[in-house]
Amino acid sequence: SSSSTDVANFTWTKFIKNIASFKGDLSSLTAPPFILSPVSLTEFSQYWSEHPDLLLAANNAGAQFEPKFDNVEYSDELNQFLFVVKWFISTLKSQYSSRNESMGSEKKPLNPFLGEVFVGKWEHKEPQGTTVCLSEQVSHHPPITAYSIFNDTNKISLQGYNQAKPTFSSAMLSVKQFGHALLKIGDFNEYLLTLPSLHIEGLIAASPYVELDGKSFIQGSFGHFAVIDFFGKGWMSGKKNSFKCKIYNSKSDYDCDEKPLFVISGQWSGISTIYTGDDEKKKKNPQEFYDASRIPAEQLQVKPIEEQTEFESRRAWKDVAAAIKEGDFNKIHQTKTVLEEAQRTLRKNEDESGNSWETRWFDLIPVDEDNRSSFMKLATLAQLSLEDVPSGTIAGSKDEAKWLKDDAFAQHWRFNRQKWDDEKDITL
Ligand SMILES: CCC(=O)OC[C@H](C)CC[C@H]1O[C@H]2C[C@H]3[C@@H]4CC=C5C[C@@H](O)CC[C@]5(C)[C@H]4CC[C@]3(C)[C@H]2[C@@H]1C
Repeated sequence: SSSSTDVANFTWTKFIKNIASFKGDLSSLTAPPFILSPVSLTEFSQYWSEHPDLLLAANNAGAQFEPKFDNVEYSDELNQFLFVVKWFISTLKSQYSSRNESMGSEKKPLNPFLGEVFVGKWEHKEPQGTTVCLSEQVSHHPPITAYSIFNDTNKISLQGYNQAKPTFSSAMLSVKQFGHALLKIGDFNEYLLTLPSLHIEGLIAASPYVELDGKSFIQGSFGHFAVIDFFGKGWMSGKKNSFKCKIYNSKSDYDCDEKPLFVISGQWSGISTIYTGDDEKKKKNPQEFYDASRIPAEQLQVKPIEEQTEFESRRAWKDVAAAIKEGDFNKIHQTKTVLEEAQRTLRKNEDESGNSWETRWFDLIPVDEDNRSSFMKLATLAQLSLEDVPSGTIAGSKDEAKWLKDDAFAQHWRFNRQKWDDEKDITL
């Protein structure tokens, strides 16, 4: 008699075969229950701040970044840039490996409905106040999640949006990310962070995990520029989740192949070391930069489901999540259908009454009217495309041309703080 693992393997192999040939929208594909996650993509915004202390550390003026190297001239801005790079590296394990830790493998997240929101907070010891996380599904076709994470006491705010575009070729699932993150520290300092591309390893073995590839850029408003190269097993270092980050005074120093101020390398899911550009060749005097497994991620606080509105993710998906946890295929299908039918009715009523869905806390703004952010200034400093192309695409490159549609004009999702301040229904 076939054991349950044989059945699972059979269904999995069949599933992999039909995603390999599947050309449509992956989220419409019914995957076997064991690969389904009970968590919706709107919850992924919290992964930007599961080490909130490192996010807040970027704004405690006067703190000297450790380790400190004698042969480096530290300006306050360079010092802050190092804190920002460390915070960014600390987000990656939560973003890209947390499901492997909590559920044994990467899973297929629930596909949020339009207007789905996820909110929570991290309470800190005095005087560091509270860090708020707001996440909203601002588009369903294509799926786009916008987020805002801010701490008014510490005067730090992160906003951004994400659209993941999976493509399948020769049994490899690769994902391009659209969107970017904008970090504002105090009243002046701003940073643009672009998103890496990724692919899914371990699909055939039915224990998938995310491996990052490509590059991420961090452009600071004082000019400092970081380029982070991601690579996995089988590449130079042979270890999975590897990266090399080079920090420069400016993008032009990077372009002219100047010596970097710092080189950071290792695993974003493990240990990384930092040394100065002078020591890069001899790898002399490496100091520990970050150890991703030393301090556990700090879960944000989410109010109980009974206090949530029907727009809030964990309440809206409660029955589907329970069916997924039971592994009950029919119940998953039936509870999902209830939610999808309700959404279809909403959309139909909107079409008939002629008023389309209003996003709650975010506005879609044409790039040339975007005076709420320094995106254009920072993207120009980093010579990155302003268009709606994969995150971090170089302006004017053939990659940009490949993704530009003729009628394209760049629009980006921006947080509207006034709309949150005026919010009546959703509470933290
Ligand atoms: C549809 C094919 C299928 O179900 O295969 C199941 C496998 C688990 C692989 C497909 C799914 O893998 C998931 C990984 C998800 C990304 C993980 C992290 C992030 C970072 C976050 O900041 C934004 C979202 C993003 C990019 C997730 C997007 C969706 C991904 C690729 C899921 C795949 C459907």
